[in-house]
Amino acid sequence: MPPLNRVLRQLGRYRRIALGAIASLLLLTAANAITPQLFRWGIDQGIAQNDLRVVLISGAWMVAAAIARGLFNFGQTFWAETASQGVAYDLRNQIFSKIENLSFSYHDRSQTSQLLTRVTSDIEQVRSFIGTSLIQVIGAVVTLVSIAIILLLMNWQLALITLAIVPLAAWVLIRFLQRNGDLFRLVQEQLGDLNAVLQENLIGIRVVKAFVREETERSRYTTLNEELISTNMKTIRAIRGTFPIIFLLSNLITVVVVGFGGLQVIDGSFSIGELVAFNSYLLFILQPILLIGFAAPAIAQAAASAERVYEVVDAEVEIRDRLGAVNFDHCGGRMTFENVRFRYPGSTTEALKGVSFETQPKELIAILGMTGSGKSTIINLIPRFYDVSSGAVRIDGRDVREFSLASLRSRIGIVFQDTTLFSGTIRDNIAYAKQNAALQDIIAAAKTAHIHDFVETLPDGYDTLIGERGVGLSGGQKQRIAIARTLLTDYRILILDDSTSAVDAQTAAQIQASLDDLMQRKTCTSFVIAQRISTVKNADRILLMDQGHLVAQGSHEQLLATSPLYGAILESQVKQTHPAGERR
Ligand SMILES: Nc1ncnc2c1ncn2[C@@H]1O[C@H](COP(=O)(O)OP(=O)(O)OP(=O)(O)O)[C@@H](O)[C@H]1O
Repeated sequence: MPPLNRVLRQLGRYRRIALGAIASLLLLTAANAITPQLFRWGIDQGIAQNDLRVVLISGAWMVAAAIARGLFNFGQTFWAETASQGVAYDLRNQIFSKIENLSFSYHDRSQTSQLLTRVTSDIEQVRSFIGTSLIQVIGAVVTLVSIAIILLLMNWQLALITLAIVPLAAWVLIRFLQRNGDLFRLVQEQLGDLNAVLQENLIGIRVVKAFVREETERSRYTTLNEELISTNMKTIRAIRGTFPIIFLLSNLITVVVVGFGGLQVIDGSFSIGELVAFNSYLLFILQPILLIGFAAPAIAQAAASAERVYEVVDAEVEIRDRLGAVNFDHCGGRMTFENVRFRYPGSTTEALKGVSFETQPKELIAILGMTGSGKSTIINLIPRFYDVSSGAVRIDGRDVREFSLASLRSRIGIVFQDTTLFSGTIRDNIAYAKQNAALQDIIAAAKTAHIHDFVETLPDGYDTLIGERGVGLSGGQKQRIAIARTLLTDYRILILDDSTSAVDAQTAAQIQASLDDLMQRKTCTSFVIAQRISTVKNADRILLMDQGHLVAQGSHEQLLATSPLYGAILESQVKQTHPAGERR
């Protein structure tokens, strides 16, 4: 379905408001159409007949018509704007909830700034189409048709000459739209690219300054800005190049009406009042054509924008609940990877090349391997951030794809490599997944994550506000808040992806000790991407990854004895600290 038709269907929810706008519009058109007739009556029956009473009455009616026009104009624009706000509100919500549901693979492929532009600028284009252009065009068409009928009834010969302008102007406009549709789409895309640089710079301003790249970044932005302005200028040239043609046509028509109509008045077949009225109607023929002309580029722009908005709304959610998905409410702790192969969308090589292993209940599994060997990928497949390309991931014999996503993910506690905190208080952040958590539970989680003592030193304690990305906290403090946030959930499987990398060795060991205790009590299986020797030694089993293959598995001692690669990785990658808090 063409995107603008779809926008019109969405308008269906605001049917009554839209009908109010259309009713006002029809009344406005009637008030407009009646005014020249009042002129004609005032001139022919009043002025020409020296009848002051008719002049005064026609004058009074003209005032009434003017007031009515003001009122109906207000109703038309007010209701059209109200409906347009409603549609924009719905679209924003639709696109936002879609963005929340889209799989990781979609977000891997799409640029954040393009998504932002779609939610903001593109939706605004669609809104202004409904609020302004659409009602203008409907009004213009209704006016054109009704005035054309009146003109034909008044003087068909003169009317036919006048109306010849309509197909000519329509042809000019259609040609304009056909030529420039792509240009409007390009403007929105370039705006997205420009926003991408802005966004990267806002997020990475520290890196820019540290590497003294301000000048380079400025010129990168300026180049894109220049490209945008040059495309914008092309659209302006296209618009401005079209209107003079329509103006010229309209002026020629006025000359013809005055000339031909004047002759008929001299003949006596047309009265002066009728010529004045006819001439006044000309304005109502030319004005709609110009309005359609003005609205045409905005409509082309809105069509391009609506297409971009619906592209996101219609994007396929690759990872979703299967029909008859079951709840994941019990975990026995037997996690099986069955000849798992996985390739990231768009990537040419497999990140996992036939990985098979099975965990025992309550096992703590450490995953070790060189950078890029596939450690995080293994972990991504358990909560179904991605689905396997072939093979299967099973929990207690059941394929993870059979569980409902919400139940699966809410039973898996993950602490990610990169810490993202949200704006709000420390308490809000720890209770992110469990908003009604009691303060004592929040404090208990914070104590396990070894952040409680620090929070206590802050003047506002747990009510301390932190910036959108936790600015004001150190990397290690952020990481510990993220650990507390995960610990507060109802997880049964715990996954720690390099989660204490920014914490000093001693605190990391203390956190690890508390976590070990929790893992014993609360989880059925735990996975840790190993960065420290203490983690590796604590693990019940170590999975050794190399270039997407699981090359060895066993305990620290077993692997030391059998795998030269294991020794080499320990040597080169793992932090060889033995702090006091280490348990085993
Ligand atoms: N979103 C993605 N899209 C495409 N390829 C990816 C993506 N994420 C990872 N890869 C690729 O998959 C391979 C495995 O990556 P993975 O993140 O699992 O490695 P890792 O062992 O966790 O590395 P590190 O220790 O550096 O975190 C790498 O070659 C990487 O380039």
